[in-house]
Amino acid sequence: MAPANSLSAWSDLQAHHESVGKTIVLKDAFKSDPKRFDKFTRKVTLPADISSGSNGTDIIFDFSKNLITEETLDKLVKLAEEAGVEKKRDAMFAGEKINFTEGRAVYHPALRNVTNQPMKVDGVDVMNTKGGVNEVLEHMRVFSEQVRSGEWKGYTGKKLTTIINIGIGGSDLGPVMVTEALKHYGAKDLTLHFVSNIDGTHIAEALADSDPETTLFLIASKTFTTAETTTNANTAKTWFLEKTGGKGDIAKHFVALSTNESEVTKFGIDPANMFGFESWVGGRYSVWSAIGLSVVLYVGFDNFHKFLAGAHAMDQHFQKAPLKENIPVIGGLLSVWYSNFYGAQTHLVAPFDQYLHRFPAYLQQLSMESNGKTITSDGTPAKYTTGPVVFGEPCTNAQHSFFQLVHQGTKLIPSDFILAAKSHNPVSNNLHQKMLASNYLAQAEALMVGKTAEEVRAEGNVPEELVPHKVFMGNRPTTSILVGGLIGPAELGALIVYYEHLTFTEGAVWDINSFDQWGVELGKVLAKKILKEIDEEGAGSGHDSSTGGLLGAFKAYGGF
Ligand SMILES: O=P(O)(O)OC[C@H]1O[C@H](O)[C@H](O)[C@@H](O)[C@@H]1O
Repeated sequence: MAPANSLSAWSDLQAHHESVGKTIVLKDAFKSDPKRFDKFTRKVTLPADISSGSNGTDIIFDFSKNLITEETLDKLVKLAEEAGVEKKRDAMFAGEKINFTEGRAVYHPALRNVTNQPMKVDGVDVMNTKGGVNEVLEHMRVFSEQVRSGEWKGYTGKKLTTIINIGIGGSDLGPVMVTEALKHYGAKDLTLHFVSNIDGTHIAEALADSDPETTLFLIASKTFTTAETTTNANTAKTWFLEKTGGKGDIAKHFVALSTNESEVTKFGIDPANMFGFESWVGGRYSVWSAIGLSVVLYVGFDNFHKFLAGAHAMDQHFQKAPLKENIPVIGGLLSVWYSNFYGAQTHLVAPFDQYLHRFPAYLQQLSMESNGKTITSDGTPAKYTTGPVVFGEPCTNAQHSFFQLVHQGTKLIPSDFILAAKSHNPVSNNLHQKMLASNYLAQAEALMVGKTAEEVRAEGNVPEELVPHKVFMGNRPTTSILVGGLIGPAELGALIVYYEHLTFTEGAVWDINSFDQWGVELGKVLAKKILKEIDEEGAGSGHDSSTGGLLGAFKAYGGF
């Protein structure tokens, strides 16, 4: 594919940005077009049998508070066409090796293919082959039901009531985020810990809270070679064997979620207690795979299945909807519009939902590990900016911390606000929910309409020298996502997949490989070398004076 800036739609958008984009005033656009909301709002509906609402759940994506006209959207769609977004999407769903730097298919949609469409990689039916998607799912169902019912017992015959998932990156962020998001559905008699950091505090605190007789360890690692995970897993194993005086049965207390059977076996886990998946599942897309076992244990298999089904519904929308109606495509194109034509460097995602408090952290890996790339498909550097810095926190908290900059700072920060119409906790007769919703609506409105100097003065009693400080420029774009009911497993699945395919669309336009992550390697290699040097005499070799100086100081102060 060609670099994005060589496409004719790109130059067309540049001209369009000069003539229209730069001058669009959103509040005026709403005044002059009463149908603007309808024109730029898109909806998916999750069917009743999977959704949390008895009549199905609508999820509304209101793109109308973005700096676009109908012409802009047409031109962005043209860009997607010229960049081959549909072709690339179809290649992904056909199991082609679109992860071209690793020679792999990108096939995580198969993991949530609950309608059993034929899906093949290298001619192999990945759904029904031995060890394939359906077989692993069935293993997850049986195992989770045994653990949840107490039929699966620890080495002294007790029910397992503590689950410690040891994993990092995609083997941690998805399970953490989803179990938090679906806490309402979680088994109340289960305690979950997620240990990811190599900082010994993380595993030590989890173990301090746990009883070896009732603890189940899930060692979650696609490669089973990640230093943090293998080190934490070994520490857990040593703790378990010490605490049980060597009587503890690893087979009853340790399972592996991985693609690497030989490393799993070397660690001492019986392959019968391994839940596998394939190399075509990228780490950041793996919560749908065996890596999601902690989710299944916590919320139960039926809920996990709904989670997959909600994701599948969004996959189908992405596959079938024409580009102009295609919700993740529009989201991705807007990101391109702001990044490449307005110079925006960031993207804020603020869920107005406490259960979604880890959603922005999850999206950081999804987006930034996928599209934090410079090199395009022909091996040359992109001459345009690529993946934005994604950040966020739940609201209303974020409003009381960094929203100052979003409202009055010098940077353009395209923002997504997410709200569910219904709360799982309608306490105080829904007072909290109404206040939450009023903030969700008010923030997007305030960012758009702003406040002029005249309006500040009209409030009265404002000293003239304070007027400029109280002005809000407004015209700051937001996308409002409204879940027309509760956020249950299916709704959550659909929301995640919206962002997955938004990220896909961005990468497809930018002509980069969204599916490798070479950028995490260099630091890993250097850390290995330095780890050795900590145990050797001196302050290492071949380092710059800063690294060498700090290494020496660390050894001296730390007594190493
Ligand atoms: O699941 P693992 O093989 O242990 O990998 C865990 C994580 O570490 C790596 O460094 C990658 O950057 C991530 O994409 C991956 O999710």
